[in-house]
Amino acid sequence: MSAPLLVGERVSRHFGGLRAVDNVDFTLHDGQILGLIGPNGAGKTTLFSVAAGSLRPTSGRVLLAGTPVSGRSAARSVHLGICRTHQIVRPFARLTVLDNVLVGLHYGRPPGPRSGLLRGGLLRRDHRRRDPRDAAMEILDFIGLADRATRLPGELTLAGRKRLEVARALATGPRVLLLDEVVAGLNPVEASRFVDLIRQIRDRGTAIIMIEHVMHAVMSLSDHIIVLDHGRKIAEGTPELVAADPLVIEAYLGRSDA
Ligand SMILES: Nc1ncnc2c1ncn2[C@@H]1O[C@H](COP(=O)(O)OP(=O)(O)OP(=O)(O)O)[C@@H](O)[C@H]1O
Repeated sequence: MSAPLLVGERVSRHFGGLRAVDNVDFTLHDGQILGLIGPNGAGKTTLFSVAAGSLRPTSGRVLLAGTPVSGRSAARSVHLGICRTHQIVRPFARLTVLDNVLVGLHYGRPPGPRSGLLRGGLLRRDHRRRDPRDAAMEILDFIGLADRATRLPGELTLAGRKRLEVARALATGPRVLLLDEVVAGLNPVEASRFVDLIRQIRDRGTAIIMIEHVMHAVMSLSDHIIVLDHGRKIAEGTPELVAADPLVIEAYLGRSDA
């Protein structure tokens, strides 16, 4: 297998006495989807924030293609090629859908041959030499929002706002996309379309880590799953292996003798 793309080495993040993330290792390879699951309060979002550069680890580090990325800033991580979405979507409410994507293009990773979008063929030409609006429209077309380009985010459905959140992140040209509960809250038809979309993003060259409470989505998409509970990694492996692990079942359902 190729050299790992993103590696977490003994990552811990404490809040006072609370070990929100406790000594967690993880590895993401190019072309992979890594699922991050666990009960409420397990530490998933905290680990995401450390990986995205917005939260400094108490100890340990995160490396992107061998370069340490943790503990600096989210803006630096975006420039290096890690971008996250948020569980509560955060578009610029007064900008159109198109302008929201343009912001991502403007502040994102400088385009180059290793950019996920470029490698995957979504932005076929170097968008520095193109009208950025064409590049933004190409992303909106891919994400399924081209016909909403001139609308405001508030006019979109929840599924539309979640697509916009992903479009904004994709516009930054990430090598690693961190998806925080993008399927949760969608109806079954929308959820199944979103699963297809996530698979297409991966197939076009962007590796993904996803936090997801919708089990069928994370189980069908992930190549590898990590399970957190009380900040610690309690299991990892293929979806089948993890789903059958007694520790995982206990973490979700409580002890059978309780
Ligand atoms: N900024 C903070 N200050 C203090 N405690 C925090 C902070 N952020 C998270 N925590 C605590 O850290 C623990 C892990 O929280 P985190 O949000 O990472 O869990 P999670 O697995 O993402 O949960 P959920 O599935 O409910 O979103 C929780 O006990 C939470 O209350």
